[in-house]
Amino acid sequence: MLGFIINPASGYGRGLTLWNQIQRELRNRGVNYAYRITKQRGETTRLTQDLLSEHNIDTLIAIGGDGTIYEAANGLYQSGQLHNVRFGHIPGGTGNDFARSHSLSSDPIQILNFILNNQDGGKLDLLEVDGTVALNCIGVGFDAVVARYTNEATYKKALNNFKLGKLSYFISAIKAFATFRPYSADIIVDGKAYHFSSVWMIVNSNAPYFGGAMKVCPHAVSDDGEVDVTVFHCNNKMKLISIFRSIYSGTHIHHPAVTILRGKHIELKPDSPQQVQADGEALANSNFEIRVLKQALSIIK
Ligand SMILES: Nc1ncnc2c1ncn2[C@@H]1O[C@H](COP(=O)(O)OP(=O)(O)OP(=O)(O)O)[C@@H](O)[C@H]1O
Repeated sequence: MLGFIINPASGYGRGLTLWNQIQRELRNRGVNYAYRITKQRGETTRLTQDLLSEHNIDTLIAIGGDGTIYEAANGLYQSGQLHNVRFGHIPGGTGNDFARSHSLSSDPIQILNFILNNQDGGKLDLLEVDGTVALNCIGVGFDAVVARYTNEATYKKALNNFKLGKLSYFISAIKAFATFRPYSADIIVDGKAYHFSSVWMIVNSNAPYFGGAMKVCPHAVSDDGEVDVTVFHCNNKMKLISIFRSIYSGTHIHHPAVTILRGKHIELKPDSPQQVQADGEALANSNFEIRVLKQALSIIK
């Protein structure tokens, strides 16, 4: 049976609009389905677990943004059903970086058709950290501050009304830029230790995009069993501005203040507590290990 988990508030109401459209289509076609609609922040993981335990779900579809798929994938992971449930996504968020990285259709009915036709989208790695999993990325430092500002921002709502929601990440970045203090960190990649000072952010990527269309890690591959670690280390703010400007095109990776490491097992040890984001949602602990769960998630696209 199909199971839907819907964040009606994603994209400031786009999630609900999409669900109404999908539900009409399911009824017209006589498709059997179960669903849960979230009522507040932070309950998607639990509702996904409820949905999976109460129904015989073989395909789980998350309607919402990157935060919704992160929480839904964690519900699936924590229910222990990763191996027998396929995962679909109808993008209805603001940034929709997962959809961009995986070239998902922007037409919800086309995605529904893929789902009903059992289209195989292959398997994706997941990044396991502290008992949770991320699909896109785990970032430490500046990007996590930007994510927090954006999640809490009133300007995100205003910009969404004009279909300019992605700009909210840019505004948050300017705000964070004024106050953020760089840190030092040890990074251990598959047992090999590296030390960086003047670190702005460490982005552990499973896919190219984050932060609303920033191509932070252009060469990240989602099914290779490895995570790409992009370290931004720079003690000159003016230089950093020019690096950040080139993130949208992905050309920042050629700058000497950007180092990319790659491996299966990453340990991060910042010298001071830092904010951390997983797929744009806040994580509590900034001193952690990431393990790649190779090709753990079957997706439809
Ligand atoms: N009913 C709800 N009301 C308010 N917030 C909710 C509700 N359901 C889920 N949330 C929270 O909304 C947050 C953001 O959701 P999501 O990321 O899907 O949308 P978005 O922020 O518009 O898109 P994106 O992350 O792609 O920019 C998540 O932290 C989630 O917990």
